[in-house]
Amino acid sequence: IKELILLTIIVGSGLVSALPPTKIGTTKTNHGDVPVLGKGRASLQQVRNPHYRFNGARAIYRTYLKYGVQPPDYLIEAVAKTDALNTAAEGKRDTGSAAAIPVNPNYDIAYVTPVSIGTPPQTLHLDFDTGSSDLWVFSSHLPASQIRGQTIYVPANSSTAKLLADHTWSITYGDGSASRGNVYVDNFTVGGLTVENQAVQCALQVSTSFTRESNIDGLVGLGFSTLNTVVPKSQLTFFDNAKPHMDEPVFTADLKWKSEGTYDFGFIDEKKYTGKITYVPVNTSPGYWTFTSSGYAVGSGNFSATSIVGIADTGTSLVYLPPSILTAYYRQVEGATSSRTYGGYVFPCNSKLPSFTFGIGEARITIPSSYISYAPVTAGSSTCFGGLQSSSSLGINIWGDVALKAAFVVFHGGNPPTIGWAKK
Ligand SMILES: CNCc1ccc(Oc2cccnc2)o1
Repeated sequence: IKELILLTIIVGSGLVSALPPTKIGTTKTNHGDVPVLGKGRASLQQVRNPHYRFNGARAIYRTYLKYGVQPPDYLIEAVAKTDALNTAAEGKRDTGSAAAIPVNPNYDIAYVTPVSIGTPPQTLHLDFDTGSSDLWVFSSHLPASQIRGQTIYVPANSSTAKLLADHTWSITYGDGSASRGNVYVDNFTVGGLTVENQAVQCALQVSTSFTRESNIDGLVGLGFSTLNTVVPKSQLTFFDNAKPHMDEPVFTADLKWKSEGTYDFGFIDEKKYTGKITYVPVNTSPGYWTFTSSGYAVGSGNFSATSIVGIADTGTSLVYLPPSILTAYYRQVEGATSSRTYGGYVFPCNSKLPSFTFGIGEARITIPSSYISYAPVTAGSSTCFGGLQSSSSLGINIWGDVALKAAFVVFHGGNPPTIGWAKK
């Protein structure tokens, strides 16, 4: 039996492949063409099985079974232990990739991503927001008057939905919009990556600006879970729940100007950026992806080295920076003024705009001028609203979509978290 065991181990390991035979002809089989070496003879080419995981104990175990010998207990345990070790060594495997679609074809007001919730899956389009940490959806608990075209999540139609009894939530965003409701847990899938028992916060009430956004069915908070508003027990974000199953504890944002980009989870796609990714530290205390930019330049002007503490916020459309930087920028724009009527810097839509560059350590990210001529103040107006605005009334600097779509951004949830920026 010893020799047989040895032979079984060697061949079973898939380490050996038959030498390629001299081919005379081929005959068709359901495994493709098989070379024929004359009447009644055939030669089969072995190929490596990429999924084969060598397990010596299992090879020996199979030999015992092959000869009808009861394998001893120690061998059965050895097989199980080796399999477990192989799985651990292989690392985690979960990754996901999903589209980030502008909600409006003309202006990048926000981006939505298709997700599946529950059993059978209900598909909603949600705004992935690194500036907040609640995952909430338009739901069957909303009054019809507050729904205008949104797709709602109906927990009653999901066999895997479970009410989180006596839990509620209520949130207000920087732009004054708000929502509140109750909480279920259910299966939640983004781009093929599933989290079971994800907290899905169901809206019982939304503010008018959400009702008016008919293409946004809710938000997926990707900030730090410390910001989650569920009481009495706060809930984890999708990212925090998914991280332990991921190859790498990361997600990346590749947002695009007036076109569809992607959010990737668990891996960094080298094809999505050029040059290198520059990582800088993140201060997680505020609960946002807070980092320090190393300065800025207006158009082709000199780079001004100055620390700008701000947050990377995929859920905010524009960039909000200190007034001094805004003055330096808009002084270069013919006819630009800070308008009380429109609540920010406006300029004639045909004005020539400089680009805007910001520093990430020694690296530089340039926002093209086309991203900064954001939108007419009202439909058809010849006065345009700027993509760069003042942060003085917010008390926080925000690198929103106008900046993010100029880069490939890595939100690295390691210990400690960091944020990476690359050109693309
Ligand atoms: C535009 N108001 C409604 C609305 C759509 C998406 C969001 O969410 C936001 C708003 C501001 C900052 N972060 C997330 O609000």
